[in-house]
Amino acid sequence: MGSQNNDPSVAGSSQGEPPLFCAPAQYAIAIPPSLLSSSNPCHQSADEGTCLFWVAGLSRLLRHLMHQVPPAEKYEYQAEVSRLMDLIVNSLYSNKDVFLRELISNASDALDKLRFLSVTEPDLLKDAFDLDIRIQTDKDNGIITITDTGIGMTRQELLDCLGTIAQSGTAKFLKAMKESKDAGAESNLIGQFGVGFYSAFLVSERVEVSTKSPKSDKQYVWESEANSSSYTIREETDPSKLIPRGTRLTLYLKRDDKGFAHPERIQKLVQNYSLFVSFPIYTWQEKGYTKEVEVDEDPAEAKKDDQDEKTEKKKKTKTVVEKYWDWELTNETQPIWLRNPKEVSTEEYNEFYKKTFNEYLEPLASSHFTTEGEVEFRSVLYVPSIAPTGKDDIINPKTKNIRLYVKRVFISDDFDGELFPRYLSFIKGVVDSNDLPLNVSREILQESRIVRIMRKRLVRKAFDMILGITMSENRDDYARFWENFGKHLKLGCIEDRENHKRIAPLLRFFSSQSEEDTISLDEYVENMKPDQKDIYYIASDSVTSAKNAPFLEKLVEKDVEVLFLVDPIDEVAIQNLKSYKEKNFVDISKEDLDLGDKNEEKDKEIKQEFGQTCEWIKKRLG
Ligand SMILES: Nc1ncnc2c1ncn2[C@@H]1O[C@H](COP(=O)(O)OP(=O)(O)OP(=O)(O)O)[C@@H](O)[C@H]1O
Repeated sequence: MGSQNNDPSVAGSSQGEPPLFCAPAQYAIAIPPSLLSSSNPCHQSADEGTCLFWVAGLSRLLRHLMHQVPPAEKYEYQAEVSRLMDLIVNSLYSNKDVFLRELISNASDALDKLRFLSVTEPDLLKDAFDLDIRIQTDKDNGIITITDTGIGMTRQELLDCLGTIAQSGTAKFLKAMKESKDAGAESNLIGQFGVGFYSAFLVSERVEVSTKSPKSDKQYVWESEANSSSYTIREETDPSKLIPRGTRLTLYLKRDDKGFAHPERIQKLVQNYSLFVSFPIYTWQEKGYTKEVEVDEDPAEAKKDDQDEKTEKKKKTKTVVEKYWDWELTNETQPIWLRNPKEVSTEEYNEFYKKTFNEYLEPLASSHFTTEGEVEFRSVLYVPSIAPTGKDDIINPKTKNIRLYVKRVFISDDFDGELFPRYLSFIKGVVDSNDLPLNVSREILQESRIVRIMRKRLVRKAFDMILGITMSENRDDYARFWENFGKHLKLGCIEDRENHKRIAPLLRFFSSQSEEDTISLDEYVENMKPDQKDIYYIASDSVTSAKNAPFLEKLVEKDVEVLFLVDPIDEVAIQNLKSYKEKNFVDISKEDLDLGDKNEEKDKEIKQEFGQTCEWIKKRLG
């Protein structure tokens, strides 16, 4: 920042005092040296405060006169941004609350980015050590300010981020809105994508973003109005508004939305939508404490008291409440995975899931565990209740479903491929390790023995969690799981030989004796005939065509159950499993199928031969 003083405590104007060095250094020369010299009469005689106020005012005037305040530059929004803003404002008006969640989430991302970069560049923290989010409200004027000490934005980043739509959640939202024909789908879409920064215009007529990146010497202000096709960017030159690092958003609320600027309302919204944000969120709240004050007594009353009691006179007091304003911590700063599982309710796990992964449906199951010993880590895993839409998801391991933390520092959500096999990529969760280095990279993860152990344990826990769903009181839960993620498990049969024993009991198939509901392999084995050695199956493209397969008749006659493999991946999966509980899988369409009939015929032949031999002996013996 050169010689410019950025410390707001020095600027001091928030208390209504004129700042001591209110002009940035480049303007200081505009003040005649005589005014600042010790011979200046102000310094010698006048009250110092008045003098400084005068100097500050003069410097501002001079700046103005000399046209040194950098002008605001005007830019047009990219066409998609204007469209998106229209869409947001017009379709989400009944769900305006989300604006705060979105802006807090951006602030939290900015803090995450800074914390991550500071691992290798600790100097980034030097301007402000506290990583937090502060929300202040001015209910009389309908203004909300949200300040974070995150990574901030340079001038170029302001242009790139708040005027164009990059490949962000916002872009995905726009696409989904376009595709959505369902009139009520918008509120669900918000849950899925988040609508980001532009949701500020749901409640604001004007938005100001003042931001300072550690990469830049200067602080910049982005400003725009609702329904405008343009925005401006200028340099922040008001010393009272300088921040050491990060971003301050000022929302000038629309007339009908000024109610959002009530401190209690903001507090409720934070607790409702952003309780589990991993940085402290402070809100500016009115507080009170009680104190005893002396009261002036009524003289008549005092005289009476004097007569009644000859004892020593005590002064009367009353209790009053003294009001003051202060920051109040409003969210839960202890990450859920560090808490004792016995003390976390299912509702809290579900809330954490919805907030962290932008989901609107509750998960089907969750698992919270800590592993100790050789490798230490904590994790909360979830099975979502629906599969992501999109055809490629089954083969796409890059789902950003696993958030990796090292010693509570968020590292990345890009490493799910390293922590889970791709067929389990639908599992969501957080993993926090104490044993990995903070600057962990993909290469380190791929070669790390610790990660290999973590991966094994995570997979095991994921299977335990899925097994838990099969035991759920609600039978529909597993049916729902199977419908959404059955394919993934079948892929596991092909790709993960080591876990066949865990996958196989979770598989489900239709059969010749269960055409409506799927059965498990355990149910099949229980239903096997006493002399049946193998598990029979037939592959077909539907239950109907499997039922009519020519080979089936013989087995149906004998009341032997046959699995119907009706999904193209089924047969390959079964062939990879080879057997279940020491019973081989046998395809009934194969020519050499031995149903045990061959033995029966042989038995008959032997009996016949034996009978004939007996006859012959009888005859010979007479
Ligand atoms: N408080 C902030 N500090 C630093 N950068 C920010 C802040 N708020 C927004 N940004 C920048 O502006 C970009 C656009 O924000 P926006 O909320 O529209 O999309 P997003 O955060 O990328 O996606 P989404 O909010 O849907 O996850 C962000 O990616 C980020 O680079």
